[in-house]
Amino acid sequence: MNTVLAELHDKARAALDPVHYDYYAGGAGEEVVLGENEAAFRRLALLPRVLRGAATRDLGVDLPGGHLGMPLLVAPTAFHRLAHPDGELATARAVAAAGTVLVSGMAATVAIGEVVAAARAVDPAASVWFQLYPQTDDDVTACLVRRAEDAGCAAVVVTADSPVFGRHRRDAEHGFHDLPPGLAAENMRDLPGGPLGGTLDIGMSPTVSWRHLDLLRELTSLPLWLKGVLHPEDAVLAVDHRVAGIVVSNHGGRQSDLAPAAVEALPAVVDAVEGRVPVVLDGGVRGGGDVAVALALGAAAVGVGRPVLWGLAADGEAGVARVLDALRDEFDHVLALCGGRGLADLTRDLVVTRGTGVTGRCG
Ligand SMILES: Cc1cc2nc3c(=O)[nH]c(=O)nc-3n(C[C@H](O)[C@H](O)[C@H](O)COP(=O)(O)O)c2cc1C
Ligand SMILES: CC(C)CC(=O)C(=O)O
Repeated sequence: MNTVLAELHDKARAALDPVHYDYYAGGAGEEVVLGENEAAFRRLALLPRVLRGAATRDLGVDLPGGHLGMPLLVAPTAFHRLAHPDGELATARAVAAAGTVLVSGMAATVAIGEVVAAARAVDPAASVWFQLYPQTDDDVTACLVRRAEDAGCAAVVVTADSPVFGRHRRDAEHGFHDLPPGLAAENMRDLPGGPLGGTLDIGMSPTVSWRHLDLLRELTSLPLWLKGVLHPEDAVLAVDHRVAGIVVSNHGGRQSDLAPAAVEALPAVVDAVEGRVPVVLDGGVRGGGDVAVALALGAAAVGVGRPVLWGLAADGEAGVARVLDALRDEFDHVLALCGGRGLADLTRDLVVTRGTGVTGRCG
């Protein structure tokens, strides 16, 4: 792990209520996938190219929904006010200052309108995306989409990997089911039909299907990203259903504990979509080298979840800023060491599976 991220993780662990630390850190089942997301990156290496110097490297990438100053965005994570009193406001400010995108969760502890306003106060051109769990009741889905649009979000990220909530042993052992008094999922207030389900499995629907994606396509003209895709055939279906982008993700190991590591699922999805839409990877990214490997395997960018929570818990807005700065700096350094003059120089032939010498594959 990047040393700044490791320092902030330790600081966050010391600062957080252990119950909330375990909610953030934990995974589903025996936490096999949680460990594999990071371990799979350690099994991959990058062959450097030589004598391809460049004084500086352009790290920017354009995606449907915004320009990223580096190929890294902040993945949606719930309940930032468990980490810091400023919650998503602090995250939004740091992410906007870093020139990248925050995907703000439906289960945020600050309403989406305030999150977007906080980002725009730092940078009027800042893009914030809204993450959505499609709902059983279409009126509720429509209401949430309208809230995202009214707030000024630039894209909607539809999470598809959570028909039911993963079983988290750490939360069960602590008896953690609800937010502490004074905190709430602010986007979920006053929805048609009244409050939805429990706090931790907020509004997940076991009936979600491709129909819901078609409905979303009709409800909004914002770019739609589909998050939680691992099977290449689902990636093709997603393109057929007119998504603007795909997020290869196993939800940070919090849903099926039988899923492969996210980076191991990435190449087949990239191949299946054949460049028709961009593919973002999240899960286990803990350093600039991981960003480089994911891009070499065909990701347009990566998403980062827990490290941002550690930065927030350790030091609020400044902590999130340090996480993003450290990842950008390390990624740029790795790119230079690999002979990369820009993102396009990260190609699949550079990727080697450690111990095999086989290039262009992973896993
Ligand atoms: C505490 C926590 C809460 C999360 N909440 C959400 C959520 O509300 N919606 C969602 O789509 N993904 C959620 N995720 C998954 C992240 O978007 C992302 O897929 C994952 O954190 C990436 O893995 P990483 O933490 O190893 O970077 C959550 C992850 C964590 C750790
Ligand atoms: C509120 C939860 C549904 C957030 C989530 O997706 C998670 O904790 O993994």
